[in-house]
Amino acid sequence: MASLQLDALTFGRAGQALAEPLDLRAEAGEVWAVLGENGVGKSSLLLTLAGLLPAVAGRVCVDGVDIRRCPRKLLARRIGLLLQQAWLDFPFTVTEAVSAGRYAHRQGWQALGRSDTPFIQSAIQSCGLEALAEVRVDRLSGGEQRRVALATLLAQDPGVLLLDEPANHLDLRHQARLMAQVQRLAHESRRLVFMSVHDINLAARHADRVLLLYPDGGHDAGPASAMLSEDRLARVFNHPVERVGEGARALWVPRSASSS
Ligand SMILES: Nc1ncnc2c1ncn2[C@@H]1O[C@H](COP(=O)(O)OP(=O)(O)OP(=O)(O)O)[C@@H](O)[C@H]1O
Repeated sequence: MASLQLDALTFGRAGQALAEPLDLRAEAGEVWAVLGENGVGKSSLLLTLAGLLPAVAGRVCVDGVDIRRCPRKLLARRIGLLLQQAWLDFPFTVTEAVSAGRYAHRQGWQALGRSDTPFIQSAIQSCGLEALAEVRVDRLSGGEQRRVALATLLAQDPGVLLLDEPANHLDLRHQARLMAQVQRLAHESRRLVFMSVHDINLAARHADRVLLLYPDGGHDAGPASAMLSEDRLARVFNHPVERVGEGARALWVPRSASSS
C-alpha cells in the first residue's frame, strides 16, 4: 500500500530552509491538498518528496523506504510527479509521449510490450485525448499539453501521485474530469494523491486532508474539515477569507481588500 512519511523534513533551496521541519504521514486512499501563498514552497516541497530536490534535513520515506536509498527506476514506480509547468516541445505524438510513462516498468530502454498497451490507452482516454492521439505534442495548446503530461503520469501508474497545480490551464470540463479522476485514483484504486492547489474550493471539495503552509514557515496538517477555517486560511494567504453558504454548496471567497 502506498504511503509517504516525512520525518522532520526540512525542505528548501540552496540549503536554506523554506519552512519548519515537517512530520507527516499520508496513506493510500487519501487525497491531500497543500495550500500556501506564492513562493511559500509548495513546488519545492513536491520536488523534495519526488527526490528531485535534496532535503535540507530530515528524510522522506515512500512505502517505508528512504527515497535516497531507492533506485530511480523503482522510485518511478512508487512515486510520480506532475510538474507545475511541463512544456512538451519535442516532435512526438501524444501516444508516444504518454507511452514514455511505461518506461518506469521496463529494464533500461527495453521495448514496451503488449501488457503496456491497456495502461497507455486508458490514460489517453481518462484525459480525453483520443482525438489527439496521433497529433504532435508540440502543436497542442497549453491545456492539451497539460492533459498529455497528466496522461503520461497515469500511464506510469505510481502508487503516490504528486500533482503540482494540476488544474492549471484546464477549462471547466477538464478540471471537473481531473478532480473526478483524482477521487477515483485515491478512493477506488487506493493510490495516494498529494497535490498543491491555489483554489481553496478545490481543496474543500476534493481533499480528505490538508497541509497548510504559513508565510512564517509554520504549518498545520489534518482533516480538511478542521484545517479549512477562516482564521487559518487568513493566516495562510495573509488576507481575510470568508465562507459563504452552507454544506456542499459553501464557497470560500476572499474578502474585498477594502473590507479587510
Ligand atoms: N530554481 C530555483 N532556484 C532557487 N530558488 C528557487 C527556485 N525555484 C523557486 N525558488 C524560490 O524558492 C521559494 C519557493 O518557491 P516555490 O516555487 O517552491 O513556491 P510555491 O509555493 O510553489 O509558489 P507558487 O505558488 O508561486 O507556485 C521562492 O522564494 C522561490 O523564489
